[in-house]
Amino acid sequence: VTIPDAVTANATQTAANTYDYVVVGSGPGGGPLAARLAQAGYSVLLLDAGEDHATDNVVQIPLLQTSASEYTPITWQFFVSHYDDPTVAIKDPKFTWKQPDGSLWVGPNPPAGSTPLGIYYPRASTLGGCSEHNAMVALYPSEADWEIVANITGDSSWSPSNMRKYWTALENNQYLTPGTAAAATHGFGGWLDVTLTDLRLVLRDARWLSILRGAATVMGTNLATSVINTVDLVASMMVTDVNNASPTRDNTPGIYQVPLSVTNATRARSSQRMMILNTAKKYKLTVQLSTLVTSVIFDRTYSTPRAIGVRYIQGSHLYRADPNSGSATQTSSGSFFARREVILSGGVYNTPQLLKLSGVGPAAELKALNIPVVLNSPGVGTNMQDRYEVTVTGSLATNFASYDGCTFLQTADDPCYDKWFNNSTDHGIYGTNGVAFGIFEKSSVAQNNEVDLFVGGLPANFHGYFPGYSTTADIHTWAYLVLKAHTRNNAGTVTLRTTDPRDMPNINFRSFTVGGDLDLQAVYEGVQLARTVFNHTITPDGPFVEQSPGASITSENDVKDWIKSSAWGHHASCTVPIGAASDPNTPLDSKFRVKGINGLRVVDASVFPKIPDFYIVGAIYVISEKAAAVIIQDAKST
Ligand SMILES: Cc1cc2nc3c(=O)[nH]c(=O)nc-3n(C[C@H](O)[C@H](O)[C@H](O)COP(=O)(O)OP(=O)(O)OC[C@H]3O[C@@H](n4cnc5c(N)ncnc54)[C@H](O)[C@@H]3O)c2cc1C
Repeated sequence: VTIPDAVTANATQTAANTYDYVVVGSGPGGGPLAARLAQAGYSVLLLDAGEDHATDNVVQIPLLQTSASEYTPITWQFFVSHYDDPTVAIKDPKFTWKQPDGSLWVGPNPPAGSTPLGIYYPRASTLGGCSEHNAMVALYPSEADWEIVANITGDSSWSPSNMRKYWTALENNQYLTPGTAAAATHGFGGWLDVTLTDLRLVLRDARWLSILRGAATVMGTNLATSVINTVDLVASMMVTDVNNASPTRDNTPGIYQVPLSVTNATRARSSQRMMILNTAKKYKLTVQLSTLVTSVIFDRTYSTPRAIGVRYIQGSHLYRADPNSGSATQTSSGSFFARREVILSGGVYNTPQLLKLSGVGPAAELKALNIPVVLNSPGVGTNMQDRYEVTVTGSLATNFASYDGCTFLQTADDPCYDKWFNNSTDHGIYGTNGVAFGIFEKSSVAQNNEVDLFVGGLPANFHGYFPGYSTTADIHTWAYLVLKAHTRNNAGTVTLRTTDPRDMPNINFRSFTVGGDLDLQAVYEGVQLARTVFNHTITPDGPFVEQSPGASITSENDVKDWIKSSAWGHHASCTVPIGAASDPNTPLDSKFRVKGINGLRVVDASVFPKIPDFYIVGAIYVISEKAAAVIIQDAKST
């Protein structure tokens, strides 16, 4: 058929380019969903702009997670704004400029002729999406996160008691014993391996152990004995399972071990990727990579437009956030069609961009760029949210023993790599992301009596994201990451810069615009907590010397100014939110359907009305499973 649509004229449908479902994006939102639809017997085409690099060492080795996020075969480099006012924005030491010769400059006083880019925000474009470069922290969201959606939409299938089953289905827990009470709501047969940091690493490193003891002292954790010489005693300072289903879990401060999406047997990164590949071997799942979807095709002969396919261009690294895009070549272009539905899972920036390029978004913005309006949906690209994060760092005179001998793959004979790869009972430091424990705490401005601060420690010199940040790691510095969860700001937007689908959109968080003073207060309290913990840490080398914020930043005002100018986030979300059926400002209904369009859903970090939990990917995995269940149920009833 020829599609009567001005936007997408001349698209021709054939049996060969038609599937039951077309899913755009193989990240945590789209990947599990595509596999589940295929497992249910439908033919599914899963498209992703990236290539597959998951077997590359830098992607597989958990400790190299920061390098993974700057690994050019898979990275998309976005530059975002935190503030509208450029004089405020450039106070951030991470603010990045493009120099006249094309190279990047990070920080103040750029050379004359430099143009401002903004704050670096890495994404992964690859089979698996950001699952393949993220820090692998795998948390189950708080109950209130689901209640919010249930209350807004009136859809009780979002109730916490119903949502947990999706986690049980996807999890392959590797730190609890099946059949025990503690394991009751966990899954042991799912596709996501979830384990903990090997506590032998903490036990063997006097500095790391002293840090945990400092945290335990401040948090009042029971210290069984003054001599900690077994893994069990190390474990006794922490709650083992932060993903437990206790009704008081979301209100209970403490020190918790941090679950990681890592496979215990190999201590390698785990994600939905293996399920996608295994499903493609057995079911009607076609995975096509290096394919950038440029618009959705609509059949507008119905009174309600119907999404029936997508247009694409093919070639590696075509999107201009890709550092290799300058030499990228488009090899072909075309269209794919969906008998049933098109599902967009391109992530928080790309899904609203794709909707707008397809004519679904705020009418005024589309008209200004001469994009024919298929549906005026003013909420597309609004409501963007993120965390606020800063680190309090301190250095010692000597290195953490955990890193002894490690060359971080910079030499052919890296002993830490050798141990990770060859030692099946003790994979060493490369088998963790470095985050063995985290403090969960309630700030004075926490809502609903829920914990809202995470103060997680790792042996690294980490100050947030800027080009080259992953190469600045040193091995005698400890970073306490202070992360504010349940943030209030929803003033962020994703707007089109051009109509070229290869271009990045404008991304502006407008940090601290809504509820800013309250969130700032919470982050301030997190910084003070991290400092208190450092002050109670007695290492073999004496006290840590604070590097950041630094000895000169002490008054509440100064600390708050420092937070405002340097805080970052890495869980951007909520740009195509779910809302009540009657709410014109929320593009999606509770079944992930684009309101006002048939055959089109969104399933990724964009869909949340409010940013969930402390770390977001667990929530995205859960909604991917939920969406699959909802779509299969709908398909069976039609
Ligand atoms: C450095 C970093 C570390 C992180 N660490 C953690 C962590 O430890 N724990 C946690 O919970 N969260 C973490 N996150 C966040 C988390 O990984 C992401 O929020 C999550 O992966 C988002 O999932 P998604 O499905 O929405 O999109 P993505 O993971 O971004 O996947 C989208 C996919 O869609 C593809 N795509 C986009 N547009 C198109 C198009 N037009 N055509 C074809 N394909 C397209 C992309 O190539 C990509 O593969 C981290 C994020 C970053 C940046």
